[in-house]
Amino acid sequence: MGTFKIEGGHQLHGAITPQGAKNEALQILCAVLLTDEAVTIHNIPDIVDVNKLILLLEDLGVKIQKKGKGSYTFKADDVNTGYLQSEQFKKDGGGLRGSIMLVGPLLARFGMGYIPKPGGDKIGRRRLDTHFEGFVKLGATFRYNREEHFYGVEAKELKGTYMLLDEASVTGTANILMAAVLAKGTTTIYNAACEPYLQQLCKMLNRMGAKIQGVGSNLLTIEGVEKLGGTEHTMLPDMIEIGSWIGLAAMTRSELTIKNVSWENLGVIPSVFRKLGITLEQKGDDIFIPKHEDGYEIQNYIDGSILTIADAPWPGLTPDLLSIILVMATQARGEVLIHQKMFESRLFFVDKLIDMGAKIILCDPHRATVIGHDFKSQLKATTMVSPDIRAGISLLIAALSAKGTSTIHNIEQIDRGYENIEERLKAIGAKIVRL
Ligand SMILES: CC(=O)N[C@H]1[C@@H](OP(=O)(O)OP(=O)(O)OC[C@H]2O[C@@H](n3ccc(=O)[nH]c3=O)[C@H](O)[C@@H]2O)O[C@H](CO)[C@@H](O)[C@@H]1O
Ligand SMILES: C=C(OP(=O)(O)O)C(=O)O
Repeated sequence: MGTFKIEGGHQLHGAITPQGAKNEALQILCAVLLTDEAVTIHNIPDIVDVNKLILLLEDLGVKIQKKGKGSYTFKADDVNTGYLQSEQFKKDGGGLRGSIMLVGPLLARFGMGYIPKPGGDKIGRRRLDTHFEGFVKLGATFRYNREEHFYGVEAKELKGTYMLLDEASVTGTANILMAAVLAKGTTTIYNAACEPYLQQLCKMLNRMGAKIQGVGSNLLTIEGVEKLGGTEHTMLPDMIEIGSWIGLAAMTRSELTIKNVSWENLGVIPSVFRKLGITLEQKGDDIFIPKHEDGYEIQNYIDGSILTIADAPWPGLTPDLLSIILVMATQARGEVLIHQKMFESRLFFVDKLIDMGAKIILCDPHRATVIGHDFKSQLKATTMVSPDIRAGISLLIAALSAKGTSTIHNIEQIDRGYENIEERLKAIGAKIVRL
């Protein structure tokens, strides 16, 4: 179990550049299986989950060439589908949540897709029904081995159809979409998720020869094509990292520039932070956050009632930023209700923040009320274990703002999604060591 030691209470200063988006990378990498031609991808983050997926592609026989930092060419012209039935795959295939999106492309191109129960954050129930219901609608047969937790779909031919997803699942939409692009006829996916991750995937698939309409909306129409070709693709900056660095700047009252954020793809994120009293200035494509010497004040609603920050499917606020927002609120002026609608085990990490002196009431597994200290009282350093990726980064931010030296164990959770984090934080003045 890896550990960070963090000496808190120091102001940071300078510029930080967000990595390529983790959740986009996981979709885009799976899409390379849809063609036997070369696909070159840039701005791939060097993080544990993405590297695990690249290894899985390699094990499947995909030829991979590193072109430079974050740039790789993939060629899936000799895929070894036998690997999917191997004990090795049953072990490694579930190492991350994103591997579930291997199924759609494999099904479309080779008539079969298998996957062990995928990993990812342990943040509550994370079902896969939407994915498999979609494949069955396209004509696949489905089987599930309950003992081995092994899922499988097979189809000689996929046929386009209309489907209304039971939930706007991000990975589910990507998975079904990647199957539908090679299906016969037209597929309509209603209640599709439409995060920038998915918009990027649609754009990439269209460049490969797919015919997808409705990109960016919750109604996708896909006219199946016989074959897809190669392309080149560049990942957007990671919006969750961007939100994390905003939270970091606020909590440590630091002046920070976040470089090349792709403002037009941030949706409501900037306005949510502004509601929490954070000043964000747009400078070209950078976000400039001035020092919040006088703290930051949470806005109330027009009628004076307490602000609620809740997640919602895109274009609502991504649930992946709520833990970070919660931590930030512990030092705000005012109160806020954080409502994590989606995952039922994601707020339990607040216990640690309470130990550190934060004023939080966990109302139920989905809701926490935070009463900010307005920097009149500093959080106290402590020892903690990172339960999931976003709680991990939130605890790290809390530790960087706290008085004294904190220890965070199980930092592998943070490494799943944040590239070379301690070096990047050290470069802006953080006192952090990996033990
Ligand atoms: C590898 C990957 O891409 N993981 C992301 C993906 O997981 P993943 O694709 O596993 O999660 P799903 O999108 O399937 O989420 C399940 C359900 O929660 C609903 N829902 C979603 C967002 C929301 O704010 N409120 C809500 O209730 C969705 O509509 C869906 O019904 O999407 C999640 C939701 O954005 C993110 O937390 C994960 O980081
Ligand atoms: C929940 C997340 O990731 P995953 O779906 O990969 O577990 C996340 O990135 O916050």
